[in-house]
Amino acid sequence: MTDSLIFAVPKGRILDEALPLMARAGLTPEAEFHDKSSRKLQFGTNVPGVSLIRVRAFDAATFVAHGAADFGIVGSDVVDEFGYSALYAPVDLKIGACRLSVAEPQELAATDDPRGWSHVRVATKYPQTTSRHFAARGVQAECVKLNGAMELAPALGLTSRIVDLVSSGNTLKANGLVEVEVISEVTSRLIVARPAFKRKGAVMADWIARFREAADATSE
Ligand SMILES: Nc1ncnc2c1ncn2[C@@H]1O[C@H](COP(=O)(O)OP(=O)(O)OP(=O)(O)O)[C@@H](O)[C@H]1O
Ligand SMILES: O=P(O)(O)OC[C@H]1O[C@H](OP(=O)(O)OP(=O)(O)O)[C@H](O)[C@@H]1O
Repeated sequence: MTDSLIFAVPKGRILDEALPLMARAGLTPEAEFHDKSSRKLQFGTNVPGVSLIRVRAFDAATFVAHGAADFGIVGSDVVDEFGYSALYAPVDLKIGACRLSVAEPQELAATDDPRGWSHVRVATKYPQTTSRHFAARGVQAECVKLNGAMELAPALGLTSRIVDLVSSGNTLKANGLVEVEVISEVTSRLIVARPAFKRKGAVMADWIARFREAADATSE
């Protein structure tokens, strides 16, 4: 008999890379998942008893951490920010590569030395990770929480610096900002709810193995 399982995927930019990886792991959503006009949020898959929910990246972690979904995909940025002990992130899927960095206006960076900071005020979607990072080197961080478009904050006088995800660097460049410090390298992870792992150990172990193989095959 197949256990009933719910898989949480983020609807943002990871999805394009996640879907082929999921397919290699043997999990394909029903056709309606791709229908942009559909208002459904939970979808069937090719595997009987396994359904998909499509939610925001941070919410995927929340659903899994509370056992409302059994497993899912999120960036390591999200795993680190939540720091949920209930989340188990056993597989680096090697997709969604980017980094979490501190950035500031080009003019400020010309004379600034991050090693001399004792206090910083930053706009970020990642206040926990940011505070932890700066506290570890004795810098007090005052975080202003934003949910997007952090790059606007310095030009509009909200904060002089930001902490945000960077990959090509195009967004920073287009807004006159430069990266001055990398906090962490980010890739997407398979996440599993520890309670689900305890209750549905055999079937979860099988999915973890399938995703590990799919990730290894992708990176070869
Ligand atoms: N520039 C990028 N390059 C590669 N991966 C990224 C990049 N930006 C974000 N990611 C990864 O994709 C994940 C989702 O990012 P995205 O901004 O698409 O979130 P989202 O689901 O739209 O979230 P929300 O709707 O809550 O803003 C991030 O947590 C990160 O792991
Ligand atoms: O270095 P780049 O390649 O320019 O990528 C960086 C951008 O990507 C992410 O935003 P996203 O486009 O996902 O939109 P968001 O601001 O809505 O999160 C991130 O927040 C940066 O703004």
